[in-house]
Amino acid sequence: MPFRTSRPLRFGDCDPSGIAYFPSYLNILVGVLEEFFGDAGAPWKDLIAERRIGTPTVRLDLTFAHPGFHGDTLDFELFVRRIGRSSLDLEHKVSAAGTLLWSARHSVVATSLDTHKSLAWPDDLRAALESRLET
Ligand SMILES: CC(C)(COP(=O)(O)OP(=O)(O)OC[C@H]1O[C@@H](n2cnc3c(N)ncnc32)[C@H](O)[C@@H]1OP(=O)(O)O)[C@@H](O)C(=O)NCCC(=O)NCCSC(=O)c1ccc(O)cc1
Repeated sequence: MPFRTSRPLRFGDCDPSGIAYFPSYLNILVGVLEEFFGDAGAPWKDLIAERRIGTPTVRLDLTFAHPGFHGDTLDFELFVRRIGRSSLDLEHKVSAAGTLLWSARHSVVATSLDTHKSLAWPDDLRAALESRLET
């Protein structure tokens, strides 16, 4: 089962004609990723401030299928596709009223916020991610 959540497409996310401005999608996507980690038992506030673990993006491959418009509700589906030593491959599907607007292949890496080098997913986080892995 993918992780699912929704976000409204606000006035400030769109151009003057009301079409979604794609850089805004990325900001919204980061919030969805943060919500996913919180749901997996690893709120970013704790991960960053207490455990000194970051999850920077190393790859983001976006495909846009249909425009989004001011007032749409964006329905996000986040699929865990692969868990590496320190990497995590995700797929996002974003729809409005049942129509796919855009999708993304997304890789993030667990890093030490002290050395800025990759680190193996801690056991608790790996277990939480594995429980969400799509087979
Ligand atoms: C993440 C890195 C430190 C990893 O470098 P290294 O420590 O030398 O490790 P490696 O090169 O061995 O790679 C580690 C893993 O990442 C994987 N990797 C590295 N690059 C890639 C790409 N481009 N695609 C897919 N996978 C990758 C690699 O295959 C390794 O996988 P595992 O086998 O699962 O461990 C380095 O690539 C880096 O700094 N990249 C820049 C990241 C960046 O600036 N992103 C831009 C946005 S910042 C951001 O999103 C963010 C910052 C802070 C936060 O708290 C949250 C988010």
